[in-house]
Amino acid sequence: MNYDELNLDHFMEGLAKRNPGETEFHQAVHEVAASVIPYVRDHERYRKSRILERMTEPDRTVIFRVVWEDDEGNVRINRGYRVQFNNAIGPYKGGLRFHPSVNLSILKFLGFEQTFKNSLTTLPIGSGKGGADFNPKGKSDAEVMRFCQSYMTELWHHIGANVDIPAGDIGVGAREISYMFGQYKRLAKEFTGVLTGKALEFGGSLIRTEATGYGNAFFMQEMLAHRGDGIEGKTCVVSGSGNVAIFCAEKLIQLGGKVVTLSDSSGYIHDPDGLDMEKLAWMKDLKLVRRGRIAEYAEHFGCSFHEGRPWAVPCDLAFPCATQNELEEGDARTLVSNGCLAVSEGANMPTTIPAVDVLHQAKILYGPGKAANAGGVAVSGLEMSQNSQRLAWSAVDLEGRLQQIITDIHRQCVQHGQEGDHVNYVTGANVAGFIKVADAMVAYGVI
Ligand SMILES: NC(=O)C1=CN([C@@H]2O[C@H](COP(=O)(O)OP(=O)(O)OC[C@H]3O[C@@H](n4cnc5c(N)ncnc54)[C@H](OP(=O)(O)O)[C@@H]3O)[C@@H](O)[C@H]2O)C=CC1
Ligand SMILES: O=C(O)CCC(=O)C(=O)O
Repeated sequence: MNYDELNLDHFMEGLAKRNPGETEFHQAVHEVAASVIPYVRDHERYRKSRILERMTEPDRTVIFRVVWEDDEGNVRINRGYRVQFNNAIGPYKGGLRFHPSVNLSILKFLGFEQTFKNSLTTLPIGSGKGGADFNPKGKSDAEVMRFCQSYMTELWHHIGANVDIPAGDIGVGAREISYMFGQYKRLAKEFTGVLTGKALEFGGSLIRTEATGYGNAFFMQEMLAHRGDGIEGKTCVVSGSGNVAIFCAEKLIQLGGKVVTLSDSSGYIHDPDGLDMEKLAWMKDLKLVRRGRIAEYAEHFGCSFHEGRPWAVPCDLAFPCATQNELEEGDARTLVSNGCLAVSEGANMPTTIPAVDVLHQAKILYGPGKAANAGGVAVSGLEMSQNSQRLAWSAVDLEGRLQQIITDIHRQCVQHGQEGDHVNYVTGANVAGFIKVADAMVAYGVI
């Protein structure tokens, strides 16, 4: 290939050939390459050293067998992964996902996105992602514990406080992190900040649980403020009812928004009066403690439950906070025709490429996940700093730092994404995230 003729079609053809069938990974790379290639073409040092090609190849991928015993004594087998994507600007950092849909394509898309997200946080953290095709739903605590211990029995060889620091993602919350941290500590015979999202009793950080959702609400606030608007009085549609969705809803309510939906994989509740803190506390108990189904909220509070996704509910602001590709082209058209002003992604890649095109054409504010949900990993970075210092910072201090980081991310997006009177946050986030990692890779030479 002639490096001077780098173009999107050739680039994607090569990527698809090297990574056959990895559709989610192709999608994530396509979105980045479309906005970064024009920038790379203008900068010979990136073009000549083939930085974008190097960035789309993980440093390494570990795939392993995870064997455990269920409560009936049956031997169960799952597949575990860790994709160490890029450590140019810091140790590998990114969550673990336990979900039956987990495969290499999904983890590579997530690890790749993490490269740009972690760079945007302004903190020294590289990128990784991992997990397993294990389904925690319906499993007893003892089964989850045995699975986590078995998973960590292999993973611990590959991670370390200065090497690779995993955290939570779908299906991995405080319970799973605790089981994994306990097993790491036992195997490594050391107490270090090797995971983030830990409980406060053993090195966790205040605000980490809330950080992704709060950060997403703050990012929406930044986008609206840039247009002289705010969240107060706006009707908000939120999907998901896990860690990200619940704390996004909490911050939206605190900022004066009216949150009328939440969802899970069975459907969504529509509460036209809006959730208040009391209803949200009930929802937290249902979804995060009792691990129940969301329809129970509708029964309890006398509102409606519907199968499917919530995007047809009229709203001013939309927050996809469940999973990838949950907002498709038709949904985007519905949001536009209902007068939606802005979309801010708590989930990773929840909006398909055709849906993003619809939002851009309508000039709706659109905050991509790698910018809008970076608050979670940012506070994970702050958890690492506290662990290194052997100190614990206050909630007020941490929330202030989180807000400042989100403001900085928004500023970087505007700096690189301004197009006439509109900010293209996709271009802004991709180019700004790319530059820092690319400069580090160029500085290291050909490695
Ligand atoms: N946790 C974090 O700090 C961060 C998370 N993210 C991203 O945010 C998103 C949500 O993560 P998180 O809240 O932590 O995960 P949780 O496991 O806490 O919650 C996931 C939520 O999404 C729903 N969901 C999962 N898969 C599907 C599906 N295929 N279709 C419909 N609904 C689904 C779940 O429903 P059900 O209960 O029925 O399974 C649940 O309500 C993910 O995209 C994750 O990558 C991004 C940055 C950081
Ligand atoms: O906190 C972390 O390290 C990871 C968060 C994460 O997985 C993500 O940003 O998608």
